[in-house]
Amino acid sequence: MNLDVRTIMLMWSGINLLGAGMMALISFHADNIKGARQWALGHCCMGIGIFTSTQMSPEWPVWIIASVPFITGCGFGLLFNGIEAFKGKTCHYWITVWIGGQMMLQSLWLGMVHDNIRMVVASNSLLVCVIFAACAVSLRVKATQPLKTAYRLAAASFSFVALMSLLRAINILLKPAEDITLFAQGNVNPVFLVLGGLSQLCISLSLVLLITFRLVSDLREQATHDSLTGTLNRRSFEDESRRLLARATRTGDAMSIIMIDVDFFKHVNDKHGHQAGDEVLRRLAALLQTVIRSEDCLARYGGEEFCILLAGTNEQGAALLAERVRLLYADLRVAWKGESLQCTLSAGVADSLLVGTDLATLVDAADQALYRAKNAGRNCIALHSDSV
Ligand SMILES: Nc1nc2c(ncn2[C@@H]2O[C@H](COP(=O)(O)OP(=O)(O)OP(=O)(O)O)[C@@H](O)[C@H]2O)c(=O)[nH]1
Repeated sequence: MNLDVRTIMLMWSGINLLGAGMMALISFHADNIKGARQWALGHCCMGIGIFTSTQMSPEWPVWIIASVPFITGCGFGLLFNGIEAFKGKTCHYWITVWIGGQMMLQSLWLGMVHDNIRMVVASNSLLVCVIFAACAVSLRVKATQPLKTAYRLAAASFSFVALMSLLRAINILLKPAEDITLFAQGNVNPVFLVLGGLSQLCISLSLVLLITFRLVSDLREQATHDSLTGTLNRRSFEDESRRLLARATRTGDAMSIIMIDVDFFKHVNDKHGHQAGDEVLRRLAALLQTVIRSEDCLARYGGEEFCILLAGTNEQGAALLAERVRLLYADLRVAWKGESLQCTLSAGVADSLLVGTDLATLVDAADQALYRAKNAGRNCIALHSDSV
């Protein structure tokens, strides 16, 4: 390929600096997304390092010559740290310093002490191969769409750069030593560098995609879920329930609703504080999550009121589940600032085969049953059919 290696590396440096600018802008505005800052700094270090290496001359002071591979290596390490941070893990910054230090030492030792450029280029290429392969492995994350696509794309781009670096190292090791200089043209060297540079562009874009899709899924989560308990909020519960009830109307399956309300909850807030009340609600939501099936629908319906839509379950089945939840909750102790809080709940149950599949009517019927459970002294359940 008739392309100058130094020019390709300048392009590679430009791609990194543009990526750094993009990531810095994102991390400035979306500071809730972890990892963007490390990626911005990593791109910046790589951009500066690669640019400086194309301009380097043997007359430069040793400390500058040594700092170029160090900065470039730190840039690679920061990409890895960014992935760790993005996944919510602790960043191990010693990895970054180690990679920078390793790259600097092998460049100085092999280049300046032994004057062996072939080994400098080959060992640095192998190091890049290992780091980018580690990034690709770290990006093998189980995620839902569209994040899954972005993870795959980023992992594929990192893998491709790793492969190009490996092939470059092998190619250099197979060549006669006298043919190798830092910017040796060779037959295939520019090919590896062009493909590697394009993959670098893919890496930058897929990291931006990862951030964008994370923002989208966070927003979706916030719009559909209750922030305190993590259950569905009332609006998405109604959307999901209408869909399930429409299907039940066609199939003739039973659908039941349980309305659950914590007894004397105001008393918990008044005596122990609002945060204690929040913890009581979180623990109830966690308990409810463990007893329902994946096809059921659980939501925080209002303040201390939860609602469960049970698919393919009639009133008797729902009553059994409600009673189980009541007993479990009565036994639950919530540890709070050295005290042990204990609450009870009341529940009302209604069945679509008896009430109909209109959501508002079904919720209203379960609410009336709940009201009767409260009037019956609380810590009990009531069935809508008992009042008919
Ligand atoms: N801690 C906390 N309290 C809440 C939240 N939402 C609503 N509440 C409180 O829940 C309490 C509900 O009180 P009430 O409607 O009188 O019900 P209760 O005290 O449970 O009495 P019964 O339902 O009749 O047994 C009120 O004090 C609300 O301020 C919340 O997110 N966190």
